[in-house]
Amino acid sequence: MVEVNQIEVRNVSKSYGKNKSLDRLSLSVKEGQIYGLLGANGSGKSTLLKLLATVLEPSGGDITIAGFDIKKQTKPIRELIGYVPQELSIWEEATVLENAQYWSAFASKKLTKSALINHLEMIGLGDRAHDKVKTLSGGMKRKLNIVIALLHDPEILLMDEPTVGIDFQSKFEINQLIKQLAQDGKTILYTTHDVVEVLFLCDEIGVLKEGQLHYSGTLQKAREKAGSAASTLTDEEVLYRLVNGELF
Ligand SMILES: Nc1ncnc2c1ncn2[C@@H]1O[C@H](COP(=O)(O)OP(=O)(O)OP(=O)(O)O)[C@@H](O)[C@H]1O
Repeated sequence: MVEVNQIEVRNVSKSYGKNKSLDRLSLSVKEGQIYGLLGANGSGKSTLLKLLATVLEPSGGDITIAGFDIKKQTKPIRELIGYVPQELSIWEEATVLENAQYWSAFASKKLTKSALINHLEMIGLGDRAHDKVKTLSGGMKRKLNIVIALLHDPEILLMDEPTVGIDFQSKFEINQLIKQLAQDGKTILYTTHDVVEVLFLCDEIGVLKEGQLHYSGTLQKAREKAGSAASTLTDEEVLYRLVNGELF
């Protein structure tokens, strides 16, 4: 089977004024893959996701998503991607269902009320559909943020710390959902600081360091590259050292 790159980033830079957040970064994510983007605070993860989500424009370099050029073909790209931003993009004073209805209005394919309820049920929010968002827990709000990105059935999911600050049970449910979405053929690029989550979910990882790609590949390949330095380390330790730039 020919492996297709759904996300292709080539030599991409992004500056905010004089501050260079991404510096000639290249990486690719294959179709159906869960790719974990890791790195210290400020290393450029959210900036890269915003570029891919067409929220920001690169200062230089090229990006294609499913073969579409991010500079010239924004419309088809927006239909193909679902973006879960780090900041919650929901309206506290409206109900859960009203939020879903509001966001689904932007999709090219309209969803009925019962289809929206089905989506809410899939993520465990069915019984809260008529409650105001401000009455939900932090974890439930995160789930709503995720389900909103899924309403138009995107092929590619860009998730910026989707499980940050939520309880163990909700995190587990969201991770199961991410795994299921990948099994259904979706390509997922997401950021996290959670080592356990990375080991459970990711096919490949990319480590950013000061806006550059320090490593991209499987954990096994990182082990091989580190050689004897990694031979007695657990997977958690390999990952920890890799992200800290202490493995190689
Ligand atoms: N709107 C902005 N204006 C100016 N600088 C910015 C802006 N957004 C991000 N930056 C800077 O760009 C760099 C990368 O930030 P980014 O948010 O992409 O990092 P991150 O890896 O996602 O961090 P975190 O793990 O804390 O979410 C940082 O130095 C940050 O201060």
